[in-house]
Amino acid sequence: MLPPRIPPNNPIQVQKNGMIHPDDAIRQTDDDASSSRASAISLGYLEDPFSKLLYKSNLSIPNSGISNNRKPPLINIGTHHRTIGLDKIINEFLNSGNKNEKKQIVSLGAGSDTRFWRLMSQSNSTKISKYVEIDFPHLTSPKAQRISRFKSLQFALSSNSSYIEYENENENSSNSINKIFEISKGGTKLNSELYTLLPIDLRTSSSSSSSSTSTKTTTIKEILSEELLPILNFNLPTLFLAECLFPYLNPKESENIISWFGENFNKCLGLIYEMIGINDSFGKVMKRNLSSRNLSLPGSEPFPTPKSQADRFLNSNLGKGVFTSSQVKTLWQIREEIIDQEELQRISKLEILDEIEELKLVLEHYVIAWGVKGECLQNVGI
Ligand SMILES: C[S@@+](CC[C@H](N)C(=O)[O-])C[C@H]1O[C@@H](n2cnc3c(N)ncnc32)[C@H](O)[C@@H]1O
Repeated sequence: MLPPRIPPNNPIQVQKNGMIHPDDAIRQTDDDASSSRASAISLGYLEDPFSKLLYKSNLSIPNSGISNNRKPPLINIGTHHRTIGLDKIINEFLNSGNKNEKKQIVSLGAGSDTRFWRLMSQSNSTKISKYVEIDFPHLTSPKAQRISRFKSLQFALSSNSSYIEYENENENSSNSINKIFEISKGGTKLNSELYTLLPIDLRTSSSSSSSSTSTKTTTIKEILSEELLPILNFNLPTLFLAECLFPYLNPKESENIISWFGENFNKCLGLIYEMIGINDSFGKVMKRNLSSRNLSLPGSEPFPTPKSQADRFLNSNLGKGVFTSSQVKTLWQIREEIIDQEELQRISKLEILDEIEELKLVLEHYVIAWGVKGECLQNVGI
């Protein structure tokens, strides 16, 4: 029997009237992130056995062995530095505090990200009591299908399983493994002991009340409380990751999300990765390229500098003491201060890079910013 067909990631939704959905351009950004990761992996910058299971490029030509995934060196190096920088902070979070203390992670706008599976194949995986991923249902649906199809992804869902790479991934999952997770909401939600995949639009949304024709506005804080509080423990250190998400939300929406996490968890680490400098000459080119794809970045305008990104955790609108300290590093600083010389030497041999000045310019336009509440991060090695 043929395995169930898995649609390409993030298929374009053509509506009944023939129009393309206005959110499609945003949803397609997952393809940018995942194809960059696939390129960096295929060239040896990163190791990640899970990427090929969770991401199937729309650009590959089926059965031809041809993949259009190779990105320019600047993008591959940026993807490497961003991954190493975020991994470093996330591992410090997992290793901080009491040895036996469990930790929770919520990845917002996770798309086809593989980080959960990479973390669960490492030694500190036992520290994770829950990992939640959130995205539009159009993205969670193919991800849930892939998880239910590939046994090499299911090891991470339960504390009783461990990682085995299966040779024949095309076989349907065995019944015994299937019992460790359940799929609901028309195939868009997946729930298991250690991992939950949730279909949520992270913007403020409205819904019609059942009793009348009036429309009730549901705030993003209400949605997060309803969906996350039943599955998370507010006493456990909790990290939220917004990797290339907030630029697509309006600033008030991202502020509400940051404040919700700070208000609800006693120990919280907020971690943001995104572009800065949207109005300088580099940023303007980027903005023009994106607008030709119908994409705008309403959430980037108010945060054009590294400091403005760090300060969003200390913004007085969040309320007093929601986050107590914050830091930020550009990807150039991550390269200079955090990544081992040996590793830089290794990747320098993978491709020829013409211009270090150009690399510096690009890397200075991306930052990792983090805000801390309570004791949940000891030392980022900086
Ligand atoms: C550039 S991708 C990044 C994916 C992933 N974080 C990574 O770095 O590999 C942005 C992701 O945010 C998601 N996203 C954007 N706006 C969203 C919203 N309002 N609600 C939920 N997800 C959203 C997109 O669907 C997409 O998967």
